Amino acid sequence: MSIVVENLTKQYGVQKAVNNISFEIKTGEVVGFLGPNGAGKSTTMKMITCYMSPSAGNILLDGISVLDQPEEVKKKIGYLPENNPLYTDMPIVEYLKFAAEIQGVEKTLIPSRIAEMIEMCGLSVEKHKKISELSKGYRQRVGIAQAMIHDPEVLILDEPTTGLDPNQIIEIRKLIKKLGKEKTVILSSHILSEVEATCDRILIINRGNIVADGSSENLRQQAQGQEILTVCIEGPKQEVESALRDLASVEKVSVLDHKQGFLQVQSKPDKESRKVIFDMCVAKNWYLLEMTGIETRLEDVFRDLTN
Ligand SMILES: Nc1ncnc2c1ncn2[C@@H]1O[C@H](COP(=O)(O)OP(=O)(O)OP(=O)(O)O)[C@@H](O)[C@H]1O
Repeated sequence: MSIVVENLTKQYGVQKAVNNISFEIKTGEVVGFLGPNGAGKSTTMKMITCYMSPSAGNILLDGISVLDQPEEVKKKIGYLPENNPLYTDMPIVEYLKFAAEIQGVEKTLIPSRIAEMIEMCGLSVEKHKKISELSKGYRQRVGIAQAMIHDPEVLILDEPTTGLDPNQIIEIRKLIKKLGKEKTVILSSHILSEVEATCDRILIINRGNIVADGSSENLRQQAQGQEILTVCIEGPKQEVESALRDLASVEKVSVLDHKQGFLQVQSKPDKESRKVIFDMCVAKNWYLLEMTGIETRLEDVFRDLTN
């Protein structure tokens, strides 16, 4: 199921929480909304799920508009809201039955849907318990199970791992990955490793605007601009340095560690130097002991874009 967001805006009083954003999500993509607190992630999700109406713009799910047919859209979406509101007095099975009825699941299918959700979300061991007796990680699983009970094509998860311990985070990530094989998934987080671990594509949102869109690899590359390499070549030091400087693709050579012979080589914009450095060493009969690229960290990209 594709999602098309067209010039979406949400205004709270004078504040534009979401500012004229447009993007498309294809069937089967797992997309992460990444942004600092207050960026507009939850507001965007609430508009996609028809929980809130846009001030301007439109959202289409396989061509169905949230403005014209919100009830149709809701049937196709499963939603885990930010604070995962659950009826804590209810036992898990009762709660899932209630969620299924609300979502209009056909009565005869409800028991089998509940059984499937309990199995899929790893709730079997705890299924006899009341929600109030569950750990936070298991409550989150119940939240995901209720979001999936009507077998929606799109799953929207607002900060699904917030407040969980590291083991629970890994479990929930595994579950999201599993669900992502069949569904279109959008999840939000302000934690970079979170979206990197689970999503094929990342939309970075800042102050209501989309400031970057791509895979983590793409975003790194876009930010990288110029290739920077660390090299260590066994050969006459001065000669090695000046030979590197003479390479057409090289902009700058600096000494990192004189004793060990580590140098930093910065290529000119859009140029690559790895192969020519290798060829140079072969031609000069020098040993290339090390050559590694300096990875732009996604944290740096995120900080640059949202600061
Ligand atoms: N109901 C509301 N009324 C007024 N302002 C609101 C309302 N909901 C959100 N906002 C404001 O809109 C902006 C975006 O909020 P939103 O909750 O969408 O951000 P977010 O990216 O989900 O943040 P967080 O990561 O902290 O959950 C914030 O400045 C917030 O204070």
